[in-house]
Amino acid sequence: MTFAPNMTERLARARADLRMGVPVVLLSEGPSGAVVMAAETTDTARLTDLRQLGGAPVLAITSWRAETLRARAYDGDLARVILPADVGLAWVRGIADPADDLCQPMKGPLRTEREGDADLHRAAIALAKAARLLPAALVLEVPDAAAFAARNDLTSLPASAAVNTAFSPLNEVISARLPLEVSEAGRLHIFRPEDGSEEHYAVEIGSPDRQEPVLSRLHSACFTGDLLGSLKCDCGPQLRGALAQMGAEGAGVLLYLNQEGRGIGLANKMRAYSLQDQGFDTVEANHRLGFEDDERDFRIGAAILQSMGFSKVRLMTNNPAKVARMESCHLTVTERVPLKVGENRHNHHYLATKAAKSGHLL
Ligand SMILES: Nc1nc2c(ncn2[C@@H]2O[C@H](COP(=O)(O)OP(=O)(O)OP(=O)(O)O)[C@@H](O)[C@H]2O)c(=O)[nH]1
Ligand SMILES: [Zn+2]
Repeated sequence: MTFAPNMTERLARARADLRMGVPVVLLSEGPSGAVVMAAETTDTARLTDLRQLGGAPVLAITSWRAETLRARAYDGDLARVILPADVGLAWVRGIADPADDLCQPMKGPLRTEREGDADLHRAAIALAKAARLLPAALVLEVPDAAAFAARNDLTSLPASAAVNTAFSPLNEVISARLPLEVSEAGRLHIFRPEDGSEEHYAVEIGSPDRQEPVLSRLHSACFTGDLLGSLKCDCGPQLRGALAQMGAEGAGVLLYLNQEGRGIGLANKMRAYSLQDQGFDTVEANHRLGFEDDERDFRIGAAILQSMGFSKVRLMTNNPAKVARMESCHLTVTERVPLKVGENRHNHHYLATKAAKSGHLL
């Protein structure tokens, strides 16, 4: 039946469901599977419903979060925290969200599962991350999972589809002339991924020769820095500095990638900022939330440049990892063009941390 959603479309539905607090069902090989609810968005009524199904619900968290909570992560990259019988939603949120870690340090001792495999739990965390929620999910295994999903009108999909997400192709929707302060010869291109995730933009300045290395910048969205003039980072000055240089040279491409907060989303970035106010640095804050320090997918940038006809770039960045990622995507980086602007007393420590921990060049 061609009207039925394919796997990619089901995945997009599952992300939307989790964001609204609607459970989804992940299927393993065979009849079993699990009901999954994002810790951040579930409510008391659904938690009660989950408990009434019987069995032993667990709260899946990443090993980063487990480390902070002193919980044993027997599954390597994640831990399955056993839900005590007498706890409610506040407990679940407290495990998922580090906001109150310092004022309420006694969250444990937490017991974690070591028997059985964690494939469903890994998929649940991947889905929560893809939904830009805290990476923590309630997981309850149920025997006839597909039937359970059908009975309750829940989105279901194989767990493997949530983990091994193939790179989604992007298509250009439209481009239009956009005169800019830095160059009247501006053009904005809109790219839409086929998997229903955020659109990304390319600002083309002038008419760059497709046979020559193009001056380019892969800029990750930073609402606070780009729009509000936040002094906590260097994003705004980098954005404007890159465009200014492209305008001065008469050609270039700036990709504006909607990977806010290094791919964790704006709400989680603000959680990270709140932790930074408690004394943690930018990398530690991501880890305490349960994220890697950088969750971006740079294949998106490479794919957009390639679809625009570019194969060689002069990349404006201080981040050597970006250069390596572009080259692994078969884009030749002929030159790394430093972009050192916007240092101030508020972001000095942030920039120093990126240099020390993420390999950024000062
Ligand atoms: N999670 C998190 N994201 C941040 C923080 N500060 C800025 N960001 C995000 O980081 C991204 C910019 O990344 P940067 O590391 O500054 O730059 P980069 O792109 O890796 O390297 P450059 O090309 O040299 O700028 C944007 O998506 C910002 O929203 C923070 O403290 N925590
Ligand atoms: Zn920023």
